[in-house]
Amino acid sequence: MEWDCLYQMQKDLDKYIENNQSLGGREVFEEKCLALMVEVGELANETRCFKFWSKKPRNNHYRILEEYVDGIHFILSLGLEKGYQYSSREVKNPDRSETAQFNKVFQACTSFHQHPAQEEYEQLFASYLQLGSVLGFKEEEVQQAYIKKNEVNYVRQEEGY
Ligand SMILES: O=c1ccn([C@H]2C[C@H](O)[C@@H](COP(=O)(O)OP(=O)(O)OP(=O)(O)O)O2)c(=O)[nH]1
Repeated sequence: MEWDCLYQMQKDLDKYIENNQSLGGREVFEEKCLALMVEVGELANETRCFKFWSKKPRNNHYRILEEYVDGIHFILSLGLEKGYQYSSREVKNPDRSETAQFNKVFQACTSFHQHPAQEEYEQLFASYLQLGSVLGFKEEEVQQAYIKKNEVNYVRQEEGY
């Protein structure tokens, strides 16, 4: 997957949002860390993987993918905030349950929040890609879904969202 291209798209979107919301260079690292964790929670809710008390089925593949790429947006954006860029490498399916992998991602989010260094960033990104693999997403469809949501984010800003 071409992460370089996605970082550039994210940079443009972040700048557009910053201007549109008149942030004036305001520091939003804390907000983006929380936003990422909220997105991961929303994603877990769509899969319902942890709801051992319920028989209601999970949402469909595409709805879950849409939610997944919101997290990709915030992870790219956090990398741009701190000047880190994840470079492509092979992602191995971790052979963990969805629930176990969600917990790994949350752990990686809090580690990065507490110590926002390159190594923690790489681990955060890798754990999120592994989550994608556990959820059954192919790299190509993640990229396509990212591009689609990136466009939607511009439209939402234009609509005064
Ligand atoms: O600086 C930013 C801020 C936001 N986003 C993107 C990430 C994500 O794709 C979207 C926010 O998520 P969502 O669309 O779920 O927004 P929401 O406000 O949580 O939506 P809703 O009110 O529909 O739940 O905006 C960025 O890329 N950069």
